[in-house]
Amino acid sequence: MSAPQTPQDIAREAIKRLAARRLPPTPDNYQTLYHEVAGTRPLQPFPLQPLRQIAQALPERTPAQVRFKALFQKAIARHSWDDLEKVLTQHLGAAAAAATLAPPADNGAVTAPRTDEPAAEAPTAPDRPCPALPTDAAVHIARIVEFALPVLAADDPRLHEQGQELILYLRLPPTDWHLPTLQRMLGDFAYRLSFAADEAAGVRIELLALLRQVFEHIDAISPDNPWLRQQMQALVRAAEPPLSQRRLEDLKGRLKDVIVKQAQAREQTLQAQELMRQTLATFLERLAETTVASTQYHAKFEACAQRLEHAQSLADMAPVVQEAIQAARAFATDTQRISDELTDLRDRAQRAEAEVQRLRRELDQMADLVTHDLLTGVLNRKGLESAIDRETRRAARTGTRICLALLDVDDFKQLNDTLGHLAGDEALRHLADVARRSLRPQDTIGRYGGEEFIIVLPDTDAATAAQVVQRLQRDLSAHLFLHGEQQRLITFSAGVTEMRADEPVQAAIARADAAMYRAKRAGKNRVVVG
Ligand SMILES: Nc1nc2c(ncn2[C@@H]2O[C@H](COP(=O)(O)OP(=O)(O)OP(=O)(O)O)[C@@H](O)[C@H]2O)c(=O)[nH]1
Repeated sequence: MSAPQTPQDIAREAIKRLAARRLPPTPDNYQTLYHEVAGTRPLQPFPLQPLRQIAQALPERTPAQVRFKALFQKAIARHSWDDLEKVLTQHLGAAAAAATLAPPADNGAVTAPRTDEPAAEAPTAPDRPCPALPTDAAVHIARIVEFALPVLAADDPRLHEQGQELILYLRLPPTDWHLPTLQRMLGDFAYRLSFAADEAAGVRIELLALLRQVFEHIDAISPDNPWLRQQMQALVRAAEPPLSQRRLEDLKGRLKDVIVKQAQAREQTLQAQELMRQTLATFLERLAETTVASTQYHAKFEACAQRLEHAQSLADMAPVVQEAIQAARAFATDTQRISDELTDLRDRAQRAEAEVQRLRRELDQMADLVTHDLLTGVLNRKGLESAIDRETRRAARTGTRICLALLDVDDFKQLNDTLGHLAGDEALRHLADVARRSLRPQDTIGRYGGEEFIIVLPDTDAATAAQVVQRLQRDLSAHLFLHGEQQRLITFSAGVTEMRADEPVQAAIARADAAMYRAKRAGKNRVVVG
């Protein structure tokens, strides 16, 4: 028989041999026979159980030991010999380095590695000056620890305490330093700090995820409110990591918009509903009354007419006529009453309508609080004003430059005329979307009006600002605006200017505007620094 070639042949032959040798059909027996048939070497199974037992037995008395044990367990869980090798060599390397740094014991023998020992078991040899750490480095380390504490140790008193001790130690005169002690303190602090940093990063990610979930849910439950849906989708996008203070400020502004608009929509709906309910109810009531009354009077007049038909004399007719006149009077009075009530109802409806109008005007004023443009989702003029104000104050505080770029879409009128106003709106949205993706996280874009946008570029000189805007132009060329089947290149001309200290914002905008016009005159689709 020829040697089995395919994996199926090998498997079949392995099973035959299992049966022939009357071996129990366990995975191990099958695997051994498979390799025997194939002529391959059986892979050594990863000794999970014994390694887990070793991991269990590892000590956890010191932070370094805890960390080593965790990494060891992680490598086992991954079935990775490479990771195990790395963990062991790193750990043993660190221990050896600590052993060489540790001062000799009284009997002159080299002490055992100390990095794994708890603080209380630190070397007991007399302190000696620490020659290895330059004073400058110590100053910087102390400052780093000082900056890290409020951020990462706010919820961890032990970390805070360790940090303070470390700062105090680092600020001692260098002659008082003892390298192993300092190393131990730094190691302990770094170890605990790593947990605090992991925790803080985890909290941020979880919070953002939570926020996104809230936005997604609001989005899902407002299918009949396109504006709110649009805002919620923008919020979901804005809540994507990475998080920065600017992103949070943007989120806050957008949320405020949503809250204002929501209140607006709710109030107006409630008012309109109430008015409609009242009017409809009273109208139906009155309609029923008129119908009943006219039916009653109709029967009465019918009866009078019949009696008149059968009357033999004038004397017989007189009371019937009298009765008919009374009925007619009563009908007229009833009709008048109903008519008065309907007039009253109309007056009330007019008053309610006026109230709704007043409310709408009031809410329109409230809408001035809105900071984002409804069409494009970027900041509106008001939002831009506060963003520029915030960034100029930040620039003054940090002594950095700040640039403004004013963008005006080229030949927009022609685009509107050829594709229609709605397509023009879509084109503006497209530009805002591309800009959001193209700009740096610290840059802010807002719609200044019509087809004009302003970009605020903090901590940027004019040349760099021009490069940022030119990159946006390239990105727009790479992402053509799609209208149905048609692709259109949207271009803009831009003026860039650096804000001068203490100048009014309008002066900088006017300069950017003048530069933008120079760009238009020079042939459009270009950036001019002014
Ligand atoms: N679709 C749409 N059009 C707008 C909006 N705001 C302003 N426009 C139009 O934008 C056009 C701007 O036209 P112009 O100021 O003549 O400028 P242009 O055609 O872009 O020409 P250049 O600036 O010289 O390149 C006007 O027709 C406005 O009606 C908007 O929100 N949506």
